[in-house]
Amino acid sequence: MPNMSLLMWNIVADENMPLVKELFAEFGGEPTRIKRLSGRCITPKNLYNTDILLVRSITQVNQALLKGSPVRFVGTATIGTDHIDLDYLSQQGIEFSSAPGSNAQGVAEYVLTSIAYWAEKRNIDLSEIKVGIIGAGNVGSRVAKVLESLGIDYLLNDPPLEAAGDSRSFVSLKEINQCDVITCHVPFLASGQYSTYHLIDDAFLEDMPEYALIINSSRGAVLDNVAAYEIKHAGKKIDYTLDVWEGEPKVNLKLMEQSLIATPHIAGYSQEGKTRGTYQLYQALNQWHGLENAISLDELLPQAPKWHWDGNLKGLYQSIKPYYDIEADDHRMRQVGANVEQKFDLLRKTYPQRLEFLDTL
Ligand SMILES: NC(=O)C1=CN([C@@H]2O[C@H](COP(=O)(O)OP(=O)(O)OC[C@H]3O[C@@H](n4cnc5c(N)ncnc54)[C@H](O)[C@@H]3O)[C@@H](O)[C@H]2O)C=CC1
Ligand SMILES: O=C(O)C(=O)[C@H](O)COP(=O)(O)O
Repeated sequence: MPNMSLLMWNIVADENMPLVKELFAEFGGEPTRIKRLSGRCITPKNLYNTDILLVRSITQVNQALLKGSPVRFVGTATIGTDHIDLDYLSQQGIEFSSAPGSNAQGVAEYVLTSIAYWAEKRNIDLSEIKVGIIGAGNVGSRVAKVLESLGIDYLLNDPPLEAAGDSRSFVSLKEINQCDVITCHVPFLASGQYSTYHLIDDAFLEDMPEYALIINSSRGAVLDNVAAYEIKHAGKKIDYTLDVWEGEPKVNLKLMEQSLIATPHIAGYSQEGKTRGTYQLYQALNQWHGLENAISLDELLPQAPKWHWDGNLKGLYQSIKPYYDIEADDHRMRQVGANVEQKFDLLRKTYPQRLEFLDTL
């Protein structure tokens, strides 16, 4: 339980998190002090009097950052939590919240658009393909729902959910390996029974059929980036849509050049996804403090024009393009060329407004 006698909360928040002022300028009827910092530059010195720390995926939150600070609440406006030492937070009794599902729709739309683009480029009939979805949580399920609504076939792989008795039908990774499109939606798990480190490795790539597409919008190290480059360099006909990179902000430039679509970790960057991310932290903080939400999510969400599909899979990409131009995202990244490591954060910070176009929520 927080100290209710504390009159003014000190908040440090990532400078790229929207709506922080609107949602956190006042808390429990009292004003707060908010400091905005670049996510990669938050140091222990910045936190000496901080009660609440609000981050995104680029801030490593661990003992090295928090030791000796008064931080009592950590929130990340992201789905992934691999940048947070959850054991340390729990040992220290620090309250924690992430934003599960917040940007799942944005990622699903990124995946659909990638598939549509690939089909147009390679002259592929989408009614004849099978998409293999690895990880059937919030994002993977959303991708499945979108594909189903368009009549595109898919298979699901998720050993943890299967073991837990999820009633959907799952297949092995071996079976996924033979799909025409493989899309990864797993968390980054460095070790353990369900480790996802290099889940897509050289053996997996070797066994895949030619002319397949791999989409990675989960975490960079789920795909062995060196193996991916080498197998294509050696002549295998395979396509990549890559939003995440091993060792970001570093990017394997040769792999970027080979990719059909290359983007700087923006798959989930819809306006709505970012809004939901911050809002979920606001809800969590209110709940922790026993307060009602004074602001509703609906007040903050933009009204976006929705896409109407004519039922023709053949023209899918051209009909999506006015709503989401993934080639423009690819172009922004490619045009910085060899400077991509230096520009990676800037590309993300200055990402143009993107609205969700599918009515599948
Ligand atoms: N590129 C981007 O902008 C974004 C990337 N992400 C990434 O996507 C990941 C997935 O997001 P959600 O679906 O919301 O997470 P989630 O936690 O809802 O689902 C992840 C699923 O992966 C499954 N899984 C775990 N280990 C597995 C393994 N070895 N093989 C197959 N399945 C496994 C889990 O059982 C779970 O069902 C996040 O952890 C994050 O890293 C999420 C949002 C945006
Ligand atoms: O939610 C996640 O997980 C993500 O990967 C985020 O969408 C990444 O965005 P930032 O937190 O790095 O802005």
